[in-house]
Amino acid sequence: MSGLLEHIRRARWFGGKGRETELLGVEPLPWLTPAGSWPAVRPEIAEIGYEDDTVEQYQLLLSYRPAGGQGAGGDVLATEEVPGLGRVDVHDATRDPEAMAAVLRALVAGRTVEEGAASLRCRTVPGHRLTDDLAPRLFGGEQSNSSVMLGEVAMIKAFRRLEPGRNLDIEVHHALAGDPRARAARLYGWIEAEWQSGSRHHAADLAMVVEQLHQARDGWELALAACTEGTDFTAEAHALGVALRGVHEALADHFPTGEVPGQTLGQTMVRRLHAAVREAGELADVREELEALFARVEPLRPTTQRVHGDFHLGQTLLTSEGWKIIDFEGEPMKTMDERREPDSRWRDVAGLLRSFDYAAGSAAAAASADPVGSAAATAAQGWAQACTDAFLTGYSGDRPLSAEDSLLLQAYVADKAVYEVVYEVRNRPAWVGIPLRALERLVVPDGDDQSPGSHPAPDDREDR
Ligand SMILES: Nc1ncnc2c1ncn2[C@@H]1O[C@H](COP(=O)(O)OP(=O)(O)O)[C@@H](O)[C@H]1O
Ligand SMILES: O=P(O)(O)O[C@H]1O[C@H](CO)[C@@H](O[C@H]2O[C@H](CO)[C@@H](O)[C@H](O)[C@H]2O)[C@H](O)[C@H]1O
Repeated sequence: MSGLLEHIRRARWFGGKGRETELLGVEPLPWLTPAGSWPAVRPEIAEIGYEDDTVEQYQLLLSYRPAGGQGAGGDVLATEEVPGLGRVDVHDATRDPEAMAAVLRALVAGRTVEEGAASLRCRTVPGHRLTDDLAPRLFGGEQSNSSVMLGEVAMIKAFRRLEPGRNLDIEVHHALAGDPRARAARLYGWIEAEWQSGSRHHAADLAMVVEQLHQARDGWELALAACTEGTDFTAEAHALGVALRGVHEALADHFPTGEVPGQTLGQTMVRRLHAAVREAGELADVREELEALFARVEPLRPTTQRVHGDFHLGQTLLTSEGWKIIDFEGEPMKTMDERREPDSRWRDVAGLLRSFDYAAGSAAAAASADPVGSAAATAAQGWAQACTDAFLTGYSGDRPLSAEDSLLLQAYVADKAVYEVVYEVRNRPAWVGIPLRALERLVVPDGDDQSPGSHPAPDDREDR
């Protein structure tokens, strides 16, 4: 088990980094592969316990090969005796193309396996384009989950941190299928499971298969390169604003809409801030100003709907058919109930504005050791402001934002940056300065420019 815990702790997709963790147990699910075939592949559920007694479940999609297989299957996570298999090396199946080919065969066959209280069901949707012969291609861009390309046709994403019930990404892709405004990949299938651990019964989705988007260039990489080179990105930013508007309209038509009392919203943001300050002490310097900002949304009554929830440039792909949007799972650090909750559209708009600022912060950091005062930083901030303006123009159809919308947007930008500080402390400490500096800019005293995404000149900042 210690090899598996190390594997989990090191993985990019593990959300519990920086916390005391214990591997409470590993629950094997039924085999996805027929008896006697190699590699043998099955999902296993690792229960991770934290010092505050919370427990998270992570999927390990594992492949088993006879021990001493000389490198086949990628890194060996452990070597052990498994009933029915003998002495075997254990691998991460998402790093083992032959194992993923076996998963694909199970999907195409619509394999269903039941063993006692545990079951696995592979589902496909009518019109899917999956065939046994698609060659799995390991995909390096691992983030919260693990993705593998299937030929030129599809992509399978194995979910890592499991949540009970229907996975949000599957739910949204399913609902938006065929809606031209959605700009999402078509859903081809998924794998769902049920199992028992102790006296508790669990049901969760383990993987999703979607259409592979072609000539897909990652929005974050495009924007970062443009900012680094000082290339104009406003046409792309404008088009992305138009695209997000369409996605929001489609989501509003396919999921319930409503309203949230401003008081609830403001208090939720304050609660998130207080939890974040406990984890990232650096936030204490801006706490009071942020509390005041969140209090200002209390008199409002924002409309709500299903939103993307964690919208940033890394969730956008520029394809031959324009912008496409991926990963509708919401913020990985929120609970499933929080993520399913209708929210204001401004959450997504704010997410993208933060992303332009991240591109500027990242480009400036690469160009100069001084992330604030250098010419590179000033140029990068000018680039981000131009993108912000173009994106907002595209999103709003060239209409100026009302005072209420501007305030909401500002609060969501702050809320997102607070979230990012915690995300970076846990995952990429060297990046934490980017959201922290954004928050410092945001809370400048009255009279200074506080509009979302605005970047005061470095001289102004030194005056404070
Ligand atoms: N349908 C798709 N076609 C091609 N590439 C995709 C597709 N969906 C996602 N990707 C690529 O996979 C990467 C990870 O996808 P994402 O859904 O963001 O995963 P995660 O849940 O791990 O954050 C993206 O950055 C993108 O480059
Ligand atoms: O894509 P995920 O759902 O895993 O999102 C998480 O990781 C993101 C980083 O990959 C993180 O995004 C932050 O960094 C981005 C640059 O790498 C930047 O474009 C985003 O604006 C910024 O929020 C995201 O917050 C986190 O949930």
